[in-house]
This record gives sequence, structure tokens and C-alpha cells, in this order.
Amino acid sequence: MSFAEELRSSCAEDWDAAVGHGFVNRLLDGSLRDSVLRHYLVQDYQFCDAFVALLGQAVASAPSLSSRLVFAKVLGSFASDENSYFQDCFEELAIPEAERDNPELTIATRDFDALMRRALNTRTYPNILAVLLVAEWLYADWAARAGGPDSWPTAPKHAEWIRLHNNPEYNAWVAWLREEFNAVEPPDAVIRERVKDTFTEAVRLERAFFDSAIAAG
Ligand SMILES: Cc1ncc(CO)c(N)n1
Repeated sequence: MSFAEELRSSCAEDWDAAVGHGFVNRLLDGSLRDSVLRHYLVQDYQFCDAFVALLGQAVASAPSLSSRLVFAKVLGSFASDENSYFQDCFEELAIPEAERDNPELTIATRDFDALMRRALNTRTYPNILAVLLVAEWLYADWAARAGGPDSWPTAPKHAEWIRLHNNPEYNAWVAWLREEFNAVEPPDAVIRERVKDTFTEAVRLERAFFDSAIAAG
């Protein structure tokens, strides 16, 4: 079993709970309430801030130009596609500026932000990859449950969030992240354990992030 598969299996309970979460079920069948989506998007916009910073550190910490360019391309599409999705939803849901820019953070958002900034500050490639891999792989897994575009909900606020995490380019990026992570599996047991802890905490927080959207909405 690869390093990535080994870590995913070791936190299968939280992983499966996040992928099969009630939030995801309702997003996929189009029954997600606006109050829940609104809470989720406001918190996720704050998540994106640290995530983009982490991608920037990945550009800096990657061992080769070819790897740096992969992160640079993802940063580019994050700044266009993904940001447009947030702006469109913020308009549609009439979310005030203060909530877009400076909301009160839930514990899950604060903990996730702290985890990303800790990984960033290590400037250590396997740690940075561990957080990126969980965030992207777990999203690919829930979005894969949606099947093909014909079976997606019709509202763009739902369908577009699925499309951003269920398309051939996104799946190729996640497969690349997994291989990159496996290729830098630390030989040192102590460092390996640290990477595992980072991975495990990220999976726990993905689940908590969905829990908190449902609880608040
Ligand atoms: C909380 C969370 N995890 C992962 C992603 C996908 O990067 C996201 N947008 N938000």
C-alpha cells in the first residue's frame, strides 16, 4: 500500500464520515438550505485564504521547476474559477462585505487555518503536501459521488461547487498530488510520524468543517 493510501486508511472513520456527510448528501440532491450554504461559503472563503498561502509555500518548497509549475497553475485557476464562484454566490445570497472579509470564525475554521499555517511555516515539502492532499483528495472523493453532470442539481450555486471538484483536470491534479506525496515519503520514522499527524488532523477538521456548517445553518 502506498504512503497516501496507508494514511487515508488509518483515518478511514473520519474520511468516510466527511465524504458521506449530510452536508454532501444535501448538496448533491440540491436540497441544501441557503442558510447552510451561506455559512459554509463564508467559512470556506477564510479557509481559502490560508490554502492559497499554502499553495504559495508549495511553489517555494517544491524540489523542481516541473513541480513548482503544477502548483503555480493551480494557484492561477484558484484565483479565477474558484474565486468567481465565491463572488457569484456572495452576490446571489446577498452576503454583506463584512461577512465576506471578516466573519467570526468557527472552531473548525480556526483550527484548519492554524494547521495550514503551521504546515506552511515548516517549509517542509511532505508536511505541506499532506494538508494539500487531504483537502483536495477528500473533496474529489465526495464530488465523485455526484456522478456525471446529468445527475447534478440544477442550481449553479450547487452544481458549480461540484464541477470545481469533479472534472478531469481536478482529478489529474489530485492524482499528481498523491504521487508527489508518495515520492517524498520520509525515511525517518519521527518525521514520518509528524507527517501522519498532520494528515490525520486535516481529515478530522474536514469532517468538523461540514459538521459546523450543518450545526450553524
Ligand atoms: C474545508 C475545505 N477543504 C477542502 C477544500 C478544497 O480545497 C475546500 N474548498 N474547503
